[in-house]
Amino acid sequence: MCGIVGIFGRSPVAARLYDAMTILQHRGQDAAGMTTLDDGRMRSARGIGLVRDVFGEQSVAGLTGDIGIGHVRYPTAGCDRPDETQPMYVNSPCGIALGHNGNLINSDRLSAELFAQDRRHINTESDSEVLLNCLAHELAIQPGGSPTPAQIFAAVDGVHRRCRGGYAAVALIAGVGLLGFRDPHGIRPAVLGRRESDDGEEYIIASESVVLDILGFELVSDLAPGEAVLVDMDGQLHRHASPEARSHTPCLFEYVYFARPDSMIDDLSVYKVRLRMGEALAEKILREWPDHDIDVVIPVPDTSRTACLPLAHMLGVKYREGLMKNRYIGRTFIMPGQEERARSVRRKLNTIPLEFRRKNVLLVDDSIVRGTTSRQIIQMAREAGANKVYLASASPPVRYPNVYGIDMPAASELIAAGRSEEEVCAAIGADRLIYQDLEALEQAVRGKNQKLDGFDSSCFSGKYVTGLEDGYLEALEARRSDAARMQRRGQSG
Ligand SMILES: O=P(O)(O)OC[C@H]1O[C@H](OP(=O)(O)OP(=O)(O)O)[C@H](O)[C@@H]1O
Ligand SMILES: NC(=O)CC[C@H](N)C(=O)O
Ligand SMILES: [Mg+2]
Repeated sequence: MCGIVGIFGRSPVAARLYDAMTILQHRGQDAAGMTTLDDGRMRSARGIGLVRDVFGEQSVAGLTGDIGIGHVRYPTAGCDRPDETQPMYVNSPCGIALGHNGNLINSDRLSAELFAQDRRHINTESDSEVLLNCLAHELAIQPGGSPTPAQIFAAVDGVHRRCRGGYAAVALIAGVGLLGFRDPHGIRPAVLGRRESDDGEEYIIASESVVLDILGFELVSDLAPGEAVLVDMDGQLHRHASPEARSHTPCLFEYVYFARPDSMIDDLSVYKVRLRMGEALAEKILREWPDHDIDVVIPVPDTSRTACLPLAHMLGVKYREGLMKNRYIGRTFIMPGQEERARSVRRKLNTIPLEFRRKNVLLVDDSIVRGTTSRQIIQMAREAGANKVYLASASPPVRYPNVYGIDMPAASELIAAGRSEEEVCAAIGADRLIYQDLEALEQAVRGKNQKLDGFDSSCFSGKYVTGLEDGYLEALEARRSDAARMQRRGQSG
């Protein structure tokens, strides 16, 4: 899940883009990049690592201009080489830099088509390069010179017709302005914000509203499914509702894990959603296990803490922070290889033994994906002297790959794939395991919101809102499983 941001400012934007990218760091820890536009020239800096590692004072100072875009990357396609970092750039039909969050499911076919029909050369395996070239081609076929807002929007509609998958994108177009657009199902999030400065209105497009709060922008709205917004070089805002829009089905996993709790996505507070997830899980425990013997409820930091609090309260059991997190270790789930993920859990989390000793402990996590975290913390709880160790997950079993921007490409790596709940319980070594039901999760996320058509729940349900070609998942697994990646790495020396 990457993070994207674009700012149309009335003063230099690089420092603000830098701040925005650090605010979005939880969405991608592998690479970061920024492109600004100054007097018709694009200036760009990109690199591997966290925002603070990639950018120093000097590199930020070199990115001059009042308009720019930024990206933090968590790869879901291609590899983690520097040439696949974003924003990516093309110079025809005009200078375009693009930052993309999501994943295309037809990028192989499109890449071949772009080469054979449209004479565009795709240089990497990144689907984002395909998205960028598709946009460039759709712009190139618009008649006349510098494109009008209507032509830009026609080009985005063309992108929607050709690209399948999840995508929220920001693009900087030389001589035109700042463009943002969201896929026809609104799978990946994007918000628009505005701010009044002494020199006129400024605009921002970002993955999460928390960026707007911190940078002092007011939230105008989410981008609707398929919607495109353009801030032209004069600072005029243009919005376009696309005829290509489909059902509005945002990604459930954003609410479960990815997004920051202080963000709003599609009019829903992620924080409130997580509180409701905890309540729903408590209801299930009380319903199915009324005579439970839980002595203490402990969240697995960080993400599950919000859901854990109301859960403990409703069970009438003490909430204790028995696991401490090293704040300098990033999110383990989005780390690139299984070895690093497994090593990092132990480095990241440590027990406070007095909260475990001789107690029946209920550990609460937001999700169990590969089982890397749960296996280790259950073991740690036992070593800390726990009597019984139970685990509750605020989301249902993750049994299917994600293809829209979350790097879980191989069913064989998911601990719940092909396993019953009892088998997962045994595999992670818990004394009892309680999963949230999918219906309860969807209800908790939706709350009173009547506007959404549903959710992309594919990793829980195996239903993909865009549909998938036969053989897609098998090919994805063969290409992107940990084993396949290790083998490639070995071959490349
Ligand atoms: O079953 P797994 O494959 O281990 O994945 C699930 C775990 O990974 C995530 O935590 P992460 O450490 O990434 O981030 P957090 O600190 O935000 O909870 C998530 O919150 C679960 O704890
Ligand atoms: N997680 C994402 O949004 C990834 C974006 C894009 N597919 C990449 O791999 O760079
Ligand atoms: Mg976690």
